[in-house]
Amino acid sequence: MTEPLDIQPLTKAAFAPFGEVIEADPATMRYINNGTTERFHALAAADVVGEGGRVIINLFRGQPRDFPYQVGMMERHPLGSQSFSPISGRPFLVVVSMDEGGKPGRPQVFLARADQGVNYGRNVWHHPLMSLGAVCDFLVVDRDGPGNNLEEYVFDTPFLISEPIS
Ligand SMILES: NC(=O)N[C@@H](O)C(=O)O
Ligand code: NI
Repeated sequence: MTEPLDIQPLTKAAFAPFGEVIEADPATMRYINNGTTERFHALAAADVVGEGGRVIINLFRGQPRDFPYQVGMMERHPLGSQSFSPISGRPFLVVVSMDEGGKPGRPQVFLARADQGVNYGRNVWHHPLMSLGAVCDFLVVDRDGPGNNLEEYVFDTPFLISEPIS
């Protein structure tokens, strides 16, 4: 029996245990370029460890997920953080779990607006990219380099996400 998961709006406070929300937070804004540009400063930081690791910037083109969707697995990157910033003008789903003795706990599902991104902290359990409604592009900042930077966990019983938006 798959357990249904609720979906909550993505907010900085709710997401804090998992990482940062990348959004135009007025508290971070400073004017630059002679007042012609608003800089929303240091919303998140890339965290890369391990010999030879480096921060890279990628483009992910995600196929839309079909719903209802079964969350059967989670993953994490022990050597680096990973951020996703949508650039196709659509919302997306963010699915994360607290670590419980080396395994992901019950997933929490957030609906990210089209103007919100996330930075998963290093070694934070998350589900791979979940685009909604159309093929969507994301700017992704994460780690390249030697070492195993992917740990996956398959749930004994999957969790269910019903239709996220009308
Ligand atoms: N595999 C890969 O680069 N992507 C995943 O890490 C993901 O979180 O989507
Ligand atoms: Ni990942």
